[in-house]
Amino acid sequence: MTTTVPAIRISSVTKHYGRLQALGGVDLEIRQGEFFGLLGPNGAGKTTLISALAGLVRADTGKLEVMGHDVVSDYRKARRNLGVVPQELVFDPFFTVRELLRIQSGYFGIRNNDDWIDEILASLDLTAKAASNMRTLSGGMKRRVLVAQALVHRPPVIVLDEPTAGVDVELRQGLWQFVRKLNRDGHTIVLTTHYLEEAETLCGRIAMLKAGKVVALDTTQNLLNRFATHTMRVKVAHPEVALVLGGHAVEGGWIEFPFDAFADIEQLLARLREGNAGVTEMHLGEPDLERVFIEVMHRV
Ligand SMILES: Nc1ncnc2c1ncn2[C@@H]1O[C@H](COP(=O)(O)OP(=O)(O)OP(=O)(O)O)[C@@H](O)[C@H]1O
Repeated sequence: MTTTVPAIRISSVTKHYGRLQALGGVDLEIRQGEFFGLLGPNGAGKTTLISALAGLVRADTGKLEVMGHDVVSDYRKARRNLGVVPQELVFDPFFTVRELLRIQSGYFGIRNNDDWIDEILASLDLTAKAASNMRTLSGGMKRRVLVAQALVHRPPVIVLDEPTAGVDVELRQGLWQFVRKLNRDGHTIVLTTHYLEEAETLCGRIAMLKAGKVVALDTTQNLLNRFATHTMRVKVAHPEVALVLGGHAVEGGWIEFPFDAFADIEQLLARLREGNAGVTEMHLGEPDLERVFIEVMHRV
């Protein structure tokens, strides 16, 4: 059996800003080729963890590795293997898009990178803007340039910190198509986002952070199965009957019943019939990641 190094290995990482504990002992291993989601409420420590991986902040204790390279003692190789799309749009406004990408290539000692730069620009629908000054681009275009910048050195591991914040729907779809293709081509993708629907469709595995600690870590499917309950919603002629049976009123005149197993629905419907509730409409709801997230954050 061959063992491959994990794309990312994070062991017992802590980080304080003054007295504030931003990371409280994080352990995480992300395999090569994964599409991994790092979720958490504002201030949970996601950006701090990404910054530590990129060598932008130094962890107090613990160890971080990218493709087997320690981010402190083997910084150059670790950084070379990592492409980070940061959350904040910070650019030198005087450069054109192409100049910026050439300069970024230079940071990694790569010359004559224009073929690859052209390919990235085309994939991100930025070809027409190659000669435009950064300051003339819209917010969404700037965000695409950030993605391009993270890819100039062809890193096997790509971390995107809320890449779709402030991006319109069409562009978001385009961006995800591109990131999915990168993943299919073998790149490891780590994504933080507050759009849980996106995380649910894209990520195979998810870690949830709360106050600097990993509070849930599993495949997306297992999280959906384990934490979230299904729901049955009914509209009835006699709501009082449904309410007595444990339903609760939700928007639109629906009464909602949570249930764990589908066998429970039969019983529930039988009891509604016995009580002459008069069901006029019914709707079954699948568990979604937003419910899981809320449940996890409240439980721990
Ligand atoms: N440079 C800094 N100096 C002081 N405190 C900081 C600094 N950077 C982050 N923090 C604090 O560390 C904690 C974790 O912040 P971090 O930005 O990592 O969270 P996050 O999960 O990325 O949040 P968001 O979803 O809002 O981006 C927060 O309480 C934040 O205020």
